[in-house]
Amino acid sequence: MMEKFLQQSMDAEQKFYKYEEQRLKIEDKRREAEHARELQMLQMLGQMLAGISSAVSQRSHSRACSPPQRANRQSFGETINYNPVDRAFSPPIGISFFIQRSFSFRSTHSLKDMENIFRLVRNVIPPLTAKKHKGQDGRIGIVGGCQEYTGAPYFAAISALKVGADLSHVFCTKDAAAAIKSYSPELIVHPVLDIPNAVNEVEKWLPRLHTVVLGPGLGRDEVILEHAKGIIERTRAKGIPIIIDADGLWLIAQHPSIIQGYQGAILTPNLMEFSRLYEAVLRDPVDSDDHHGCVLRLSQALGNLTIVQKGERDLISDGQKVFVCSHEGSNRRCGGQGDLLSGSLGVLSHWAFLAGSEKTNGLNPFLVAAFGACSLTRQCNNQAFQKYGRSMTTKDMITEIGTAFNKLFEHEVKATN
Ligand SMILES: NC(=O)C1=CN([C@@H]2O[C@H](COP(=O)(O)OP(=O)(O)OC[C@H]3O[C@@H](n4cnc5c(N)ncnc54)[C@H](OP(=O)(O)O)[C@@H]3O)[C@@H](O)[C@H]2O)[C@@H](O)CC1
Ligand SMILES: Nc1ncnc2c1ncn2[C@@H]1O[C@H](COP(=O)(O)OP(=O)(O)OP(=O)(O)O)[C@@H](O)[C@H]1O
Repeated sequence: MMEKFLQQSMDAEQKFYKYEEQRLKIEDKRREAEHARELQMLQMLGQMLAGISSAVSQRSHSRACSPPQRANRQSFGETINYNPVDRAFSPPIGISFFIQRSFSFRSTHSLKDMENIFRLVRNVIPPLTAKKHKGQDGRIGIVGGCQEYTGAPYFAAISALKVGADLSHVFCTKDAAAAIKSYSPELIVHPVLDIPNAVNEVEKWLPRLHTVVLGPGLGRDEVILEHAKGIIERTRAKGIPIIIDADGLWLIAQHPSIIQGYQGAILTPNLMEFSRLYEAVLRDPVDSDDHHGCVLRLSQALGNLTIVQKGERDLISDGQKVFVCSHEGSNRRCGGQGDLLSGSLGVLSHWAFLAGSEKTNGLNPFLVAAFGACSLTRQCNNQAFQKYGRSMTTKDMITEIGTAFNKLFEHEVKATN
């Protein structure tokens, strides 16, 4: 009897230790995963910290920046006071950014700043709810696509959908339409850009669009560019945000007045497009030792519209501040990455515009949207490059949009009913 009892208690003890060992193993694994997550987070923050800085206009007076006027929308700009002595400036509400080329990883203050801008991007992302109907999270129009270039408008339009827009329209020439449709049944394609009443045809759709992205694959045909000019004018007249990229920037370099003073515009030049624009507007060559200053000056000269100068580091300015995005991408530079950026920016700028300055702590919402789109593009580039290396193409980056978006922005956005 006693022996049986002793045996039972030994068995129970062994079971207990076995169970405890398993529990500790699980706990260890959980801690390891948590630790790895923290490390990954810190690494990401470190990369981002190295990349973001802000600068403000060195003009003695500061200007208020106002968005395109739409019903129920309030002006998003606040006057930023720059103090040239301590090189810090007073932020509008609660955020403090410092003017430096990179942040020290050890500075907790900078860490907070970095977290803040990502938080602001998250703030403008609309929640997914059962109460919304198709179209409410974004109807984006891409103006571009001609015989030579069918990939660029496709990349922009599909990127807009994958970031979260509900509908993506492409306005292209007749001979580009079939190809673009064949790439994706998700796109709505209008073969109107080369018909005589192209501007009126596109204008019919403008009231249904939240943002227009003009330029990817537009080409440089005189007639098409003339139509594009008319479309920009009508979009501007309706106060609809417009992102101008690629050949659209070629057009702006010929006629800067079309866009001058329209703060609903975001221009996304690569280095070549930037110098073309800069020379056309400021009648001076770009100062290659002062990229920050050049981006500020171009934005100011065009009336404080938002400029995203793409490159090894993306410089984003509204003529008052310069944000630097050097989130880690890769060294692979295949064509079409800028199209992914402009399509994503189409959606993010709509969300930011809708959210207004209350959600961006008084910061120009377009700066927040541009920072979000640049980080996202670079994150897609990074993820796709890790998988495919040198064979990576823009299509591979587009496949990464969902996971890249989740990684950067989504963890605080919960689906609600
Ligand atoms: N699959 C498709 O359909 C795609 C179509 N696309 C569409 O093509 C159209 C024309 O766009 P684009 O950029 O090629 O035209 P453009 O301004 O004449 O540049 C030409 C010259 O500029 C230079 N250069 C370029 N980038 C530079 C940089 N970052 N930094 C410095 N220099 C740079 C370079 O000079 P090089 O290397 O020869 O010295 C190059 O020869 C446009 O509609 C676009 O949307 C693309 O979206 C791609 C995918
Ligand atoms: N040297 C670089 N290092 C890292 N990222 C870069 C570099 N150059 C550009 N990028 C990134 O690639 C994206 C597209 O920029 P790019 O200069 O290739 O535009 P683009 O020439 O207009 O593209 P497209 O081929 O679509 O016309 C941007 O998000 C930018 O951040």
